[in-house]
Amino acid sequence: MAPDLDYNSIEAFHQKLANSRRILAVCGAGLSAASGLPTFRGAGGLWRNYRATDLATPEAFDRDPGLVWLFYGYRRHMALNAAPNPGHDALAALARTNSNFMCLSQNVDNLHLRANHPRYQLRLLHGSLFDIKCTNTNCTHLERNNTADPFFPAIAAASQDQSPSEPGIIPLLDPSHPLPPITRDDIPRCPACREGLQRPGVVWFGEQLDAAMMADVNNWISREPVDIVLVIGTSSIVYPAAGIAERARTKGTTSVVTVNLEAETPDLLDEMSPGDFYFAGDATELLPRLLE
Ligand SMILES: CC(C)NC(=O)[C@H](Cc1c[nH]c2ccccc12)NC(=O)[C@H](CCCC/N=C(/NCCC(=O)O)S[C@H]1O[C@H](COP(=O)(O)OP(=O)(O)OC[C@H]2O[C@@H](n3cnc4c(N)ncnc43)[C@H](O)[C@@H]2O)[C@@H](O)[C@H]1O)NC(=O)OCc1ccccc1
Ligand SMILES: [Zn+2]
Repeated sequence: MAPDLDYNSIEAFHQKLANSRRILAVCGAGLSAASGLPTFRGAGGLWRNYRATDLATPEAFDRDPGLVWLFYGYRRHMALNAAPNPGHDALAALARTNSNFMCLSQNVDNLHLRANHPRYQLRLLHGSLFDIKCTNTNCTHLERNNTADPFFPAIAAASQDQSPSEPGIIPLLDPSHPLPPITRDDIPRCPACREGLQRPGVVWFGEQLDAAMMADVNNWISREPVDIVLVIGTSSIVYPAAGIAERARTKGTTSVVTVNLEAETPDLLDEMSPGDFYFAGDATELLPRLLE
């Protein structure tokens, strides 16, 4: 199928927006790119010489919890030193003016909440770097820690700005430099069960998303047709998040609106339907204009 001729017209989109009530957004790493946070597929998706997706697994944590904590300690440090951008602000403003707007995010960087996005109109599908949970699957202990950087002393190297000029800095991202040795005993035990190790409160590959949250999302999509689904700064490769827009379409959505830095290709246009939009560019610039 093919989209309408005005598939990239902001005026046409504003007309659609004016006649729409229920709006859903699905956000990815591209939304936080302008805040200085690397995307998963940007820069080859590598952290040091590891694929980020290889470190974001329970198996990797079992194998080397110190390495995985250095990876998450680094991302906590980066996120703590980043700030929400006008893209986050535009989504938060839409939520404050439209109670029928639900924002789903794959991002674990806490920038939506720091943009004062109303909590009840936000679902963090993959958890947060600032939630801490326990490796003991029978233990439900969950704590919020928005501040500690480093989260524990042994990963202090992850909390140093990686400017090579600084004396004594361990260039964490440079694989030619050995990492500081971190043993299991260096990692905090869970204060509740005293058995498990504390781990980042994110959803790793191979782990289920929160069932209650997904039921809530599916109910929100199914109970009444969603007029517009915004797909923002995501490569739509990771499931179940990547399947949400099409699921909404089967439930009556008439307009899927993609905002992505990558220009639309003929294949992409082929996959679009009449009523869909595609806006190629930086989400930070486009979202304030689209949602004004
Ligand atoms: C790789 C993929 C094929 N694998 C999966 O999807 C797997 C397995 C799977 C399940 N169902 C399937 C069906 C088919 C195939 C595979 C599966 N899914 C799971 O394991 C999920 C759990 C998935 C969650 C994993 N955790 C993350 N994050 C948290 C941790 C952490 O962050 O460390 S995923 C993580 O990667 C994803 C990265 O994607 P994006 O955010 O889109 O980022 P990316 O870099 O890829 O793209 C950025 C985009 O932005 C654009 N862009 C860049 N700059 C800008 C800019 N400035 N403006 C606008 N756009 C911009 C770029 O052009 C680009 O398009 C995000 O979801 C992010 O949260 N669990 C699960 O399904 O449990 C049950 C189960 C288990 C096993 C088997 C069956 C069922
Ligand atoms: Zn525990």
